Amino acid sequence: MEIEENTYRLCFVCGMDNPRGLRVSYRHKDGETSAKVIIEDAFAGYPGIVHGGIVTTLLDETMAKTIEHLGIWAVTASIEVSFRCPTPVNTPLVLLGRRVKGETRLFRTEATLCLEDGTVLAEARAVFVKSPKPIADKLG
Ligand SMILES: CCCCCCCCCC(=O)SCCNC(=O)CCNC(=O)[C@H](O)C(C)(C)COP(=O)(O)OP(=O)(O)OC[C@H]1O[C@@H](n2cnc3c(N)ncnc32)[C@H](O)[C@@H]1OP(=O)(O)O
Repeated sequence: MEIEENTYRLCFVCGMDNPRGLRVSYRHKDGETSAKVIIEDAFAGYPGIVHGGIVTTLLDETMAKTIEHLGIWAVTASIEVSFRCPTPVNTPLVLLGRRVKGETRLFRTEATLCLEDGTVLAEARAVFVKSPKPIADKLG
């Protein structure tokens, strides 16, 4: 079954009301989180290549969404990113996230950014820590 996600409408990545944001729409299916995205050249670092900070942001968000979909509000405590290939601007990309391991407070996740043909552009691993305060209360 495919389920639509929760969102914070001003989130830089997923907020549909953020005029400066990336407006990524996520889906959750069979324990995985996914999204399709095209990053325009306003987010390049080197010519034609998406800035690594933006790639990291996309991977971070994808993992956060994976955790959030479980009803757990958590923040990124640590993140490690491997940039395998330059990420092209103005090109369809695929984000995939999954929870690797979760205990009561710490959650380990992984995410990948690929081309539509499956070529891996970047991979991330992160540790999320459950928020002591209910983040959801602050969402508009
Ligand atoms: C619907 C809308 C969805 C929108 C999604 C948006 C997603 C955005 C995702 C993000 O980018 S969140 C923003 C970036 N992250 C932060 O701002 C987090 C800032 N850091 C903190 O708030 C605190 O440092 C943190 C909550 C992560 C930990 O503070 P604590 O005071 O709870 O730490 P504590 O020392 O008690 O450690 C608790 C556990 O976490 C572990 N831990 C803490 N920092 C860690 C770290 N950096 N790496 C790995 N583990 C860590 C620590 O070892 C320990 O494990 P154990 O319980 O097993 O002992």
